[in-house]
Amino acid sequence: MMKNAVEVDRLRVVRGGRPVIPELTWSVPTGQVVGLLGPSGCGKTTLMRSLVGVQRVAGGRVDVLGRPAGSKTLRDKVGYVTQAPSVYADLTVTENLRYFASVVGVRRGALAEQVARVLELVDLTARAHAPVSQLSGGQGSRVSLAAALLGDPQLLVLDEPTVGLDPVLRRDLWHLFGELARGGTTLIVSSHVMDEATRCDRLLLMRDGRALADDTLLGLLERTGTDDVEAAFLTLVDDAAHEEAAR
Ligand SMILES: Nc1ncnc2c1ncn2[C@@H]1O[C@H](COP(=O)(O)OP(=O)(O)OP(=O)(O)O)[C@@H](O)[C@H]1O
Repeated sequence: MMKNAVEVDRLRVVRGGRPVIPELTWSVPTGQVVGLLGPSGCGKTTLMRSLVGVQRVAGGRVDVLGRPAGSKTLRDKVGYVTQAPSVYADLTVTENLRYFASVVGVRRGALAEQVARVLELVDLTARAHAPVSQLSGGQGSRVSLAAALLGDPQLLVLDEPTVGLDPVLRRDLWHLFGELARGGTTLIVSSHVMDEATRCDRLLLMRDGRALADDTLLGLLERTGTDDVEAAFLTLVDDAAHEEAAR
């Protein structure tokens, strides 16, 4: 098994004429749930877009599963769920999933079984035949997640997948992410809810396109002498400001 599912080396991204990721080096171990945390606008989505190969980059290298990000051979190995719904509102849940299954190359004979499997995973079996337009926001985003799970991807990149979900569903989804990781899938999950950090094996704390920390939760708390991620984040922001002032 590959040691790192993702290797980012001196990535630079410029958006709207501004360096939103000035220079980021980061790696993600295979089979872990890695949380991408940081305030709104810090560059989480931009980094995720770079991993799946849809972001124009100004410099550096991004390798995913041993291939340059965006390579054709990665298409059915990487699942990406954006913040905006990525399924068709006028089709039913099952119609959407059958369509996306064919896009990622699921065999015709395996379609029904694959669709049933992912519906079960995201707890939407009861709504299998409802048009997506009749679902709640949270249910709609779970259809997008189900679509990303088709074909057994090795890497899942999930942009704020738990936004707008009730606590029970949030807990169940984090449980699912843990299960998938134990099965060897690597998950990169962004959130601006700091308490979701406790669910992750590792964390990348970002601010202004830079890594404030890349560590386990325990390592982070020990290093900052704090007992929750929010306090750790604030300590790191203050430390960075002091360093900047001392320069
Ligand atoms: N299409 C765009 N054109 C120009 N600048 C952009 C564009 N999209 C995002 N940006 C800028 O890039 C920076 C990073 O945005 P990004 O969406 O990656 O942040 P984020 O951490 O994912 O935020 P959020 O948590 O709100 O989704 C922000 O300063 C944003 O203003």
